Amino acid sequence: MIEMQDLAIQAGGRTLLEGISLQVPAGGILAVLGPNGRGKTTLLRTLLGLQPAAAGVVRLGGHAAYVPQQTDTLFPYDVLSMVTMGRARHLRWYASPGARDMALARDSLRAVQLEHLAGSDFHSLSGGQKQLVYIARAIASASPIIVLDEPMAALDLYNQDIVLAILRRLAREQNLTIVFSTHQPQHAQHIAEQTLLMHPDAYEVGVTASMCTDARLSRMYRLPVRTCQVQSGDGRSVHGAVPLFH
Ligand SMILES: Nc1ncnc2c1ncn2[C@@H]1O[C@H](COP(=O)(O)OP(=O)(O)OP(=O)(O)O)[C@@H](O)[C@H]1O
Repeated sequence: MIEMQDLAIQAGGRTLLEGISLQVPAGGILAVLGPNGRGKTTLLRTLLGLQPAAAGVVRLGGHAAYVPQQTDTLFPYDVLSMVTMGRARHLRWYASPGARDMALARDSLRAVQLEHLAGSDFHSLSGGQKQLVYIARAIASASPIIVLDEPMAALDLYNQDIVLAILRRLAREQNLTIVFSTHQPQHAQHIAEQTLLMHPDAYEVGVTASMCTDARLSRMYRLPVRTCQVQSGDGRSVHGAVPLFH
Protein backbone atom coordinates (compact mmCIF):
# COMPACT_ATOMS: atom_id res chain seq x y z
CA MET A 1 0.00 0.00 0.00
CA ILE A 2 1.07 3.54 -0.75
CA GLU A 3 -0.71 6.60 0.57
CA MET A 4 0.00 10.25 -0.17
CA GLN A 5 -1.81 12.92 1.80
CA ASP A 6 -1.69 16.54 0.76
CA LEU A 7 1.78 15.94 -0.65
CA ALA A 8 3.77 18.79 -2.18
CA ILE A 9 6.88 17.98 -4.21
CA GLN A 10 9.84 20.25 -4.81
CA ALA A 11 13.09 20.34 -6.80
CA GLY A 12 15.76 23.01 -6.84
CA GLY A 13 13.82 25.02 -4.25
CA ARG A 14 10.75 25.19 -6.52
CA THR A 15 7.40 23.58 -5.64
CA LEU A 16 6.38 21.49 -8.65
CA LEU A 17 2.99 20.30 -7.46
CA GLU A 18 1.01 20.44 -4.23
CA GLY A 19 -2.03 18.90 -2.60
CA ILE A 20 -1.53 15.40 -4.02
CA SER A 21 -3.68 12.88 -2.17
CA LEU A 22 -4.11 9.32 -3.37
CA GLN A 23 -3.91 5.72 -2.28
CA VAL A 24 -2.62 2.66 -4.14
CA PRO A 25 -3.76 -0.54 -2.40
CA ALA A 26 -1.78 -3.77 -2.20
CA GLY A 27 -2.24 -5.48 -5.56
CA GLY A 28 -2.84 -2.13 -7.27
CA ILE A 29 -0.96 -0.44 -10.10
CA LEU A 30 -0.68 3.34 -10.51
CA ALA A 31 0.68 4.87 -13.73
CA VAL A 32 2.13 8.40 -13.66
CA LEU A 33 1.94 10.37 -16.91
CA GLY A 34 3.17 13.87 -17.57
CA PRO A 35 5.24 16.04 -19.89
CA ASN A 36 9.04 16.21 -19.71
CA GLY A 37 10.27 18.10 -16.68
CA ARG A 38 6.86 18.12 -14.98
CA GLY A 39 8.02 16.27 -11.88
CA LYS A 40 7.40 12.54 -12.34
CA THR A 41 10.87 11.51 -11.16
CA THR A 42 10.63 14.02 -8.32
CA LEU A 43 7.29 12.55 -7.25
CA LEU A 44 8.63 8.98 -7.30
CA ARG A 45 11.78 9.95 -5.39
CA THR A 46 9.71 11.87 -2.85
CA LEU A 47 7.39 8.97 -2.20
CA LEU A 48 10.44 6.74 -1.68
CA GLY A 49 11.90 9.22 0.81
CA LEU A 50 14.95 9.86 -1.41
CA GLN A 51 14.20 13.57 -1.35
CA PRO A 52 12.14 15.62 1.09
CA ALA A 53 8.54 16.58 0.51
CA ALA A 54 7.71 20.29 0.59
CA ALA A 55 4.60 19.37 2.61
CA GLY A 56 2.29 16.47 3.35
CA VAL A 57 2.74 12.84 4.22
CA VAL A 58 3.68 9.62 2.43
CA ARG A 59 2.96 6.22 3.95
CA LEU A 60 4.42 3.02 2.54
CA GLY A 61 3.12 -0.37 3.63
CA GLY A 62 6.56 -1.99 3.46
CA HIS A 63 9.95 -1.93 1.76
CA ALA A 64 9.98 -0.39 -1.72
CA ALA A 65 12.31 -1.42 -4.56
CA TYR A 66 13.25 1.37 -6.96
CA VAL A 67 14.07 1.11 -10.65
CA PRO A 68 15.57 4.52 -11.48
CA GLN A 69 15.44 6.09 -14.90
CA GLN A 70 19.14 6.39 -15.63
CA THR A 71 21.79 4.75 -13.58
CA ASP A 72 25.04 2.92 -14.06
CA THR A 73 27.66 1.30 -11.93
CA LEU A 74 31.36 2.08 -11.72
CA PHE A 75 32.35 -1.50 -11.03
CA PRO A 76 32.64 -4.31 -13.59
CA TYR A 77 29.89 -6.52 -12.15
CA ASP A 78 28.48 -9.37 -14.15
CA VAL A 79 24.77 -9.39 -14.85
CA LEU A 80 23.87 -12.05 -12.28
CA SER A 81 25.75 -10.12 -9.57
CA MET A 82 23.79 -7.00 -10.47
CA VAL A 83 20.51 -8.86 -10.06
CA THR A 84 21.69 -10.58 -6.86
CA MET A 85 22.19 -7.12 -5.31
CA GLY A 86 18.42 -7.01 -5.10
CA ARG A 87 18.74 -9.60 -2.33
CA ALA A 88 20.92 -7.31 -0.19
CA ARG A 89 18.10 -6.23 2.09
CA HIS A 90 17.54 -9.87 3.09
CA LEU A 91 21.20 -10.46 4.04
CA ARG A 92 22.98 -9.68 7.27
CA TRP A 93 25.85 -7.19 7.14
CA TYR A 94 28.78 -8.62 5.14
CA ALA A 95 26.93 -11.89 4.51
CA SER A 96 27.22 -13.39 1.02
CA PRO A 97 24.12 -14.36 -0.93
CA GLY A 98 23.14 -17.98 -0.33
CA ALA A 99 21.80 -20.63 -2.70
CA ARG A 100 18.24 -19.37 -2.33
CA ASP A 101 19.30 -15.78 -3.13
CA MET A 102 21.15 -16.97 -6.22
CA ALA A 103 18.17 -19.06 -7.32
CA LEU A 104 15.81 -16.09 -6.91
CA ALA A 105 18.22 -13.87 -8.85
CA ARG A 106 18.34 -16.43 -11.68
CA ASP A 107 14.53 -16.72 -11.66
CA SER A 108 14.25 -12.93 -11.94
CA LEU A 109 16.72 -12.84 -14.81
CA ARG A 110 14.74 -15.61 -16.52
CA ALA A 111 11.53 -13.59 -16.08
CA VAL A 112 13.00 -10.81 -18.24
CA GLN A 113 14.40 -13.43 -20.65
CA LEU A 114 18.06 -12.53 -20.08
CA GLU A 115 19.33 -15.69 -18.37
CA HIS A 116 21.74 -16.23 -21.29
CA LEU A 117 23.54 -13.01 -20.24
CA ALA A 118 24.05 -14.01 -16.58
CA GLY A 119 27.85 -14.13 -16.91
CA SER A 120 28.21 -11.05 -19.15
CA ASP A 121 29.81 -7.81 -18.04
CA PHE A 122 26.95 -5.43 -17.17
CA HIS A 123 28.76 -2.60 -18.99
CA SER A 124 28.68 -4.55 -22.24
CA LEU A 125 24.86 -4.60 -22.34
CA SER A 126 22.68 -2.35 -24.46
CA GLY A 127 20.56 0.36 -22.81
CA GLY A 128 17.41 -1.75 -23.04
CA GLN A 129 19.15 -4.83 -21.64
CA LYS A 130 20.44 -2.77 -18.69
CA GLN A 131 16.91 -1.56 -18.05
CA LEU A 132 15.69 -5.18 -17.96
CA VAL A 133 18.49 -6.11 -15.52
CA TYR A 134 17.41 -3.31 -13.14
CA ILE A 135 13.83 -4.56 -13.35
CA ALA A 136 15.06 -8.11 -12.60
CA ARG A 137 16.97 -6.74 -9.58
CA ALA A 138 13.79 -5.14 -8.26
CA ILE A 139 11.88 -8.41 -8.73
CA ALA A 140 14.65 -10.33 -6.93
CA SER A 141 14.32 -8.02 -3.93
CA ALA A 142 10.86 -9.51 -3.23
CA SER A 143 9.69 -6.14 -1.95
CA PRO A 144 5.98 -5.54 -1.42
CA ILE A 145 6.25 -2.27 -3.38
CA ILE A 146 8.04 -1.55 -6.66
CA VAL A 147 8.48 1.99 -7.99
CA LEU A 148 9.74 2.26 -11.57
CA ASP A 149 10.79 5.44 -13.37
CA GLU A 150 10.03 5.05 -17.08
CA PRO A 151 10.93 1.34 -16.99
CA MET A 152 10.04 0.80 -20.65
CA ALA A 153 11.69 3.91 -22.11
CA ALA A 154 14.51 1.97 -23.79
CA LEU A 155 12.57 -1.20 -24.59
CA ASP A 156 11.34 -2.49 -27.94
CA LEU A 157 7.68 -3.53 -28.24
CA TYR A 158 8.40 -7.20 -27.45
CA ASN A 159 10.22 -6.30 -24.23
CA GLN A 160 7.59 -3.70 -23.29
CA ASP A 161 5.06 -6.53 -23.46
CA ILE A 162 7.27 -8.73 -21.24
CA VAL A 163 7.62 -6.00 -18.61
CA LEU A 164 3.93 -5.07 -18.68
CA ALA A 165 3.03 -8.76 -18.19
CA ILE A 166 5.52 -9.11 -15.31
CA LEU A 167 4.21 -6.01 -13.52
CA ARG A 168 0.60 -7.14 -13.91
CA ARG A 169 1.45 -10.64 -12.66
CA LEU A 170 3.34 -9.29 -9.62
CA ALA A 171 0.36 -7.15 -8.69
CA ARG A 172 -2.35 -9.75 -9.31
CA GLU A 173 -0.62 -12.91 -8.13
CA GLN A 174 1.73 -11.60 -5.44
CA ASN A 175 -0.30 -8.60 -4.29
CA LEU A 176 2.53 -6.13 -4.89
CA THR A 177 1.86 -2.41 -5.06
CA ILE A 178 3.33 -0.94 -8.21
CA VAL A 179 3.87 2.66 -9.33
CA PHE A 180 5.49 3.44 -12.66
CA SER A 181 5.96 6.51 -14.81
CA THR A 182 5.73 6.42 -18.59
CA HIS A 183 5.32 8.61 -21.66
CA GLN A 184 3.07 5.98 -23.31
CA PRO A 185 -0.60 6.20 -22.29
CA GLN A 186 -1.12 2.66 -23.62
CA HIS A 187 1.10 1.31 -20.83
CA ALA A 188 -1.30 2.83 -18.33
CA GLN A 189 -4.33 1.67 -20.28
CA HIS A 190 -2.95 -1.87 -20.42
CA ILE A 191 -2.16 -2.60 -16.76
CA ALA A 192 -2.90 0.30 -14.40
CA GLU A 193 -6.19 0.59 -12.53
CA GLN A 194 -5.33 4.16 -11.58
CA THR A 195 -3.55 6.89 -13.51
CA LEU A 196 -2.11 10.16 -12.26
CA LEU A 197 -1.99 12.87 -14.91
CA MET A 198 0.48 15.67 -14.23
CA HIS A 199 -0.95 18.51 -16.27
CA PRO A 200 1.19 21.59 -16.88
CA ASP A 201 -0.70 23.45 -14.12
CA ALA A 202 -2.45 20.83 -11.98
CA TYR A 203 -2.91 17.11 -11.45
CA GLU A 204 -5.76 14.62 -11.74
CA VAL A 205 -5.92 11.05 -10.52
CA GLY A 206 -8.58 8.41 -11.08
CA VAL A 207 -9.55 5.20 -12.80
CA THR A 208 -7.35 4.86 -15.88
CA ALA A 209 -10.26 4.70 -18.34
CA SER A 210 -11.54 8.05 -17.11
CA MET A 211 -8.06 9.64 -17.10
CA CYS A 212 -6.89 8.40 -20.51
CA THR A 213 -9.46 10.24 -22.60
CA ASP A 214 -8.89 12.30 -25.73
CA ALA A 215 -9.59 15.55 -23.90
CA ARG A 216 -7.43 14.88 -20.85
CA LEU A 217 -4.43 13.50 -22.75
CA SER A 218 -4.63 16.34 -25.31
CA ARG A 219 -4.66 18.90 -22.52
CA MET A 220 -1.74 17.29 -20.74
CA TYR A 221 0.50 16.83 -23.79
CA ARG A 222 -0.62 20.09 -25.46
CA LEU A 223 -1.17 18.07 -28.63
CA PRO A 224 -4.33 16.45 -30.00
CA VAL A 225 -4.45 12.81 -28.88
CA ARG A 226 -7.06 10.23 -29.96
CA THR A 227 -7.60 7.10 -27.92
CA CYS A 228 -8.69 3.89 -29.60
CA GLN A 229 -9.51 0.27 -28.93
CA VAL A 230 -8.29 -2.53 -31.19
CA GLN A 231 -9.48 -6.16 -31.25
CA SER A 232 -6.60 -8.61 -31.34
CA GLY A 233 -6.84 -11.81 -33.38
CA ASP A 234 -7.40 -13.87 -30.22
CA GLY A 235 -10.37 -11.84 -29.02
CA ARG A 236 -8.58 -9.46 -26.67
CA SER A 237 -9.34 -5.78 -26.68
CA VAL A 238 -6.26 -3.55 -26.51
CA HIS A 239 -6.38 0.20 -25.89
CA GLY A 240 -4.05 2.75 -27.40
CA ALA A 241 -3.50 6.47 -27.81
CA VAL A 242 -2.43 8.10 -31.05
CA PRO A 243 -0.85 11.56 -31.00
CA LEU A 244 -1.92 13.65 -34.00
CA PHE A 245 1.60 14.82 -34.83
CA HIS A 246 1.70 17.92 -37.00
N1 LIG B 1 18.44 18.40 -8.35
C1 LIG B 1 17.70 19.32 -8.99
N2 LIG B 1 18.01 20.62 -8.90
C2 LIG B 1 17.28 21.56 -9.53
N3 LIG B 1 16.21 21.28 -10.28
C3 LIG B 1 15.85 19.99 -10.42
C4 LIG B 1 16.57 18.94 -9.79
N4 LIG B 1 15.98 17.76 -10.10
C5 LIG B 1 14.96 18.07 -10.90
N5 LIG B 1 14.88 19.40 -11.10
C6 LIG B 1 13.87 20.09 -11.92
O1 LIG B 1 12.59 19.68 -11.49
C7 LIG B 1 11.74 19.55 -12.63
C8 LIG B 1 11.13 18.17 -12.64
O2 LIG B 1 12.13 17.21 -12.95
P1 LIG B 1 11.77 15.67 -13.04
O3 LIG B 1 13.02 14.95 -13.37
O4 LIG B 1 11.04 15.27 -11.80
O5 LIG B 1 10.76 15.66 -14.28
P2 LIG B 1 10.14 14.43 -15.08
O6 LIG B 1 8.66 14.67 -15.18
O7 LIG B 1 10.56 13.13 -14.48
O8 LIG B 1 10.80 14.65 -16.51
P3 LIG B 1 11.16 13.62 -17.70
O9 LIG B 1 9.86 13.16 -18.29
O10 LIG B 1 11.90 14.49 -18.66
O11 LIG B 1 11.99 12.51 -17.15
C9 LIG B 1 12.57 19.89 -13.85
O12 LIG B 1 12.32 21.22 -14.20
C10 LIG B 1 13.98 19.71 -13.38
O13 LIG B 1 14.85 20.58 -14.05
